[in-house]
Amino acid sequence: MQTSHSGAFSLARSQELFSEAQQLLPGGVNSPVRAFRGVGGEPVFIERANGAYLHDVDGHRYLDYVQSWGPMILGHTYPSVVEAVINASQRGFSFGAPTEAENVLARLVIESVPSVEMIRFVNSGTEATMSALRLARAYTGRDKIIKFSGCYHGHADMLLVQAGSGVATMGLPDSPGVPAQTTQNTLTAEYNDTAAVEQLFATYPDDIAAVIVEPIAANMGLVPPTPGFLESLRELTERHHAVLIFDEVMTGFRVALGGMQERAQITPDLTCFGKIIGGGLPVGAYGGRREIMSLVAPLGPMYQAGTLSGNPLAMAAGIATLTELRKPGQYQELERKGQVLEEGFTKALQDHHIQASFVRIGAMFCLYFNAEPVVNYTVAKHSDTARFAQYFWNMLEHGIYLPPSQFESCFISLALEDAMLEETIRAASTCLGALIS
Ligand SMILES: N[C@H](C=O)CCC(=O)O
Repeated sequence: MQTSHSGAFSLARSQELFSEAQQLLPGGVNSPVRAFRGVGGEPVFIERANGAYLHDVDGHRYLDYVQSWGPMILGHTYPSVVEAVINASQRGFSFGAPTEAENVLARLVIESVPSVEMIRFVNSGTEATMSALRLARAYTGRDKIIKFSGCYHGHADMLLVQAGSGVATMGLPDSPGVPAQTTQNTLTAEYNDTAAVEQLFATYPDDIAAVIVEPIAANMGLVPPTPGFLESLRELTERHHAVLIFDEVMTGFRVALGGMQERAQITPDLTCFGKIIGGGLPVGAYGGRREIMSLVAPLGPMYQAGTLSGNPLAMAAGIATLTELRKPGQYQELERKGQVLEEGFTKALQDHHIQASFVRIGAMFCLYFNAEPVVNYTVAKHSDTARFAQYFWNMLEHGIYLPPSQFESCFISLALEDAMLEETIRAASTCLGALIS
């Protein structure tokens, strides 16, 4: 239990609810990162949210930089999204049959992300990556895959190998319960290490079905690809007839309308989506080249299904969200907000002589308490998580809600007004200045 709360800042009701939750839910939560283990404390229970703010059950209001781990790019309860979901819910929650809304959302994604010629909606990012890998294996007739240490692609067995996010936060090597046979075809390389990937292809020239990568690694903090890294993955996969999968569950519609592939000008074969395309409702998707997607059942033999896939409420929220994001100037505005925060945090770090680095790409950022530039998981793991925890709790008391782990990314929403950004920078300066070394 963390101890840095001042007397005035009480989380008594959250603590009460967490005690009860621990009797009912493993660890008191339905996803490990919510338990605040990464900052040595107990979670804040949320009552409601609107715009840039979260409101907890003890009456505190926070500027939200978690945004439900990414989806809420417009801010919470955005009017056109709420209206779309209400309207859809009045027509029925789920039919297990096709709807026009699936065509509309599919078209919005396909028009925004040129590498996607066909798409299949599922219910989560985990389902998206799992299915994309099955498809890549079906397409190539090969079994092995390459993933990168510290990247997290959901919790499917074969991908819980040197995974980031909650696995990194809890310091787990991997997960018990995953049979060794399930991961024997999962090869790993260090992020940003082209030579390691070349070596794997040299060792298994005809066996690698796919390389799956977060084009910006956002589950070990925030690690941008070094220049040439993504290009080398494209070149190597092409040369070895393997499938290149971009996991854009976080970066899709976040760092540009066309995701990181638009920024990097790289065309993957398959892309995984989630988060923003569901506007805060459970959704995922995988899509890509028509030739590969044509293998998906019932068009082809690669089986993948889902009772709630393409759920009408999720489709409605996604359509309303993407419609807003496609309006001119939205990504420029996110970039401007990001720049304001970057300048403010950088100055605060300099003013207080703190050894930390502020990393940002578009509307994603991370403050690493690390003396070295973080380029991969090995370096990320050297970050000072105790300092991060102090900073986290101080920021919380100052009304700023950050991801409760050094190994997660912060998200900027369009709902953050200039005065709120200034408030965040003031809080950061105070909290960084108060850090005890
Ligand atoms: N980094 C994870 C997904 O994006 C955090 C969310 C979770 O695991 O619940």
